[in-house]
Amino acid sequence: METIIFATKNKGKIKEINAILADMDVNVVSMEDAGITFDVVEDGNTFEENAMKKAVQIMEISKKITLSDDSGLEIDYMDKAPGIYSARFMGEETPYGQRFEAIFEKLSGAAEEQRTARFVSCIAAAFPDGRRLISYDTVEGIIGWEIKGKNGFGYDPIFYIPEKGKYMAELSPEEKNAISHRGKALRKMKGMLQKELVK
Ligand SMILES: O=P(O)(O)OP(=O)(O)OP(=O)(O)OC[C@H]1O[C@@H](n2cnc3c(O)ncnc32)[C@H](O)[C@@H]1O
Ligand SMILES: [Mg+2]
Repeated sequence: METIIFATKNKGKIKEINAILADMDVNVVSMEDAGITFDVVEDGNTFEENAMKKAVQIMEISKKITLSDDSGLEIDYMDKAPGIYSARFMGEETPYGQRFEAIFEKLSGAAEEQRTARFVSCIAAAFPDGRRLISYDTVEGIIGWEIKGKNGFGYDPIFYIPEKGKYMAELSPEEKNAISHRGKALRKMKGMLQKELVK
């Protein structure tokens, strides 16, 4: 069975990715489990550039097909910040609670229709033989007015999804994967990968 490395150090992503790829006929291994600790410098200007850089650099170390995810939260009222800088917004070590308060403060004058936001996920695949794949998807929502829910990770507790009447962090893992940026982008990638793996 083909081993595929997933180039991420984010435990929240790993859980979601394992669930989404569980039905694939491949052995998905995290970077940590593959013994790779290399830090990819995320200096691209887009989610696509950063995702491809992570996949290619870890593929070069592992010599195996490598997948990666570069993702983030775009808040329209903040000119799409934090965007590609979501992990580092206000500093990588800054607790999310502090980041939420700062975002609420920045949006304090924003009415509901001005609070639109989206999570973005870009999934890249790099094969040792040079093949490259990329997929991108989003989930739309609004920045809420309170911190709600215990599930998920990152900015999930302030991301309200009107269609669900819930914050992202209130969704079960299955519900989140069904609608999320990462769920959608990764299912597209799964389809593309399955075609490549039989070549
Ligand atoms: O680079 P890797 O090792 O994969 O892990 P990371 O956490 O640094 O990942 P990114 O560079 O892609 O930054 C994505 C950030 O965007 C946020 N984010 C992405 N997906 C999210 C989700 O599903 N729910 C909440 N926040 C999310 C969260 O702050 C992440 O740390
Ligand atoms: Mg990162």
